[in-house]
Amino acid sequence: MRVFLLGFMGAGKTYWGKQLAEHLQLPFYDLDEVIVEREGMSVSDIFAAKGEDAFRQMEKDALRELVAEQDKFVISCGGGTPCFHDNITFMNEKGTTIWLNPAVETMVERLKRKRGKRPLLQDLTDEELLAFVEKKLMARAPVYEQAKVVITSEDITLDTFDKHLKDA
Ligand SMILES: Nc1ncnc2c1ncn2[C@@H]1O[C@H](COP(=O)(O)OP(=O)(O)OP(=O)(O)O)[C@@H](O)[C@H]1O
Ligand SMILES: O=C(O)C1=C[C@@H](O)[C@@H](O)[C@H](O)C1
Ligand SMILES: [Mg+2]
Repeated sequence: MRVFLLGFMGAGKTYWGKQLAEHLQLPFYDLDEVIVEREGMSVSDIFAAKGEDAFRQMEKDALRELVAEQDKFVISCGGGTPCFHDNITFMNEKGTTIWLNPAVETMVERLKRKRGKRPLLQDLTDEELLAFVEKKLMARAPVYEQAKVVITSEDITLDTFDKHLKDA
């Protein structure tokens, strides 16, 4: 089984991905981390030094390599992963995609911390953050919505994932 966790920055992909992988006894990969390790640079440094297009190419390549090599894993994607290079179609063909979509306010509260790690947010003030997240989420929603499973509730447990995965 291949599981891909999708969603906006701060949705909880990394947080839940680790727990879900352990629960399902599957290898866990955080796509951002895979790229950071390969490149020996932080995501912010990659954006600054090589540009977003280069990062999106690395993301596409890392995703396809992991899928080519393995058929059992949980991958926590980056927030933008499904929205570039038709990665959403690729992931839907190769496994179960889950969109984690908590309330915008919840994500914004989480994103006020550790903003420097997220290049798209690092120059925004707290006041600008909410408007940015709302706008970007609206633009990305048509892609995220293509996920096979959508989890909007915030009150979730590993049981929630089990139930959805059983039906997927
Ligand atoms: N359900 C939750 N309960 C409490 N804290 C949470 C929950 N989900 C996420 N968090 C916390 O919110 C922050 C952001 O979550 P996380 O890093 O998992 O987001 P992400 O979806 O991986 O974002 P990104 O796309 O930027 O990698 C983390 O500090 C995490 O510990
Ligand atoms: O939403 C996005 O476009 C991003 C989310 C992060 O996970 C990183 O992949 C990067 O900061 C870009
Ligand atoms: Mg993450």
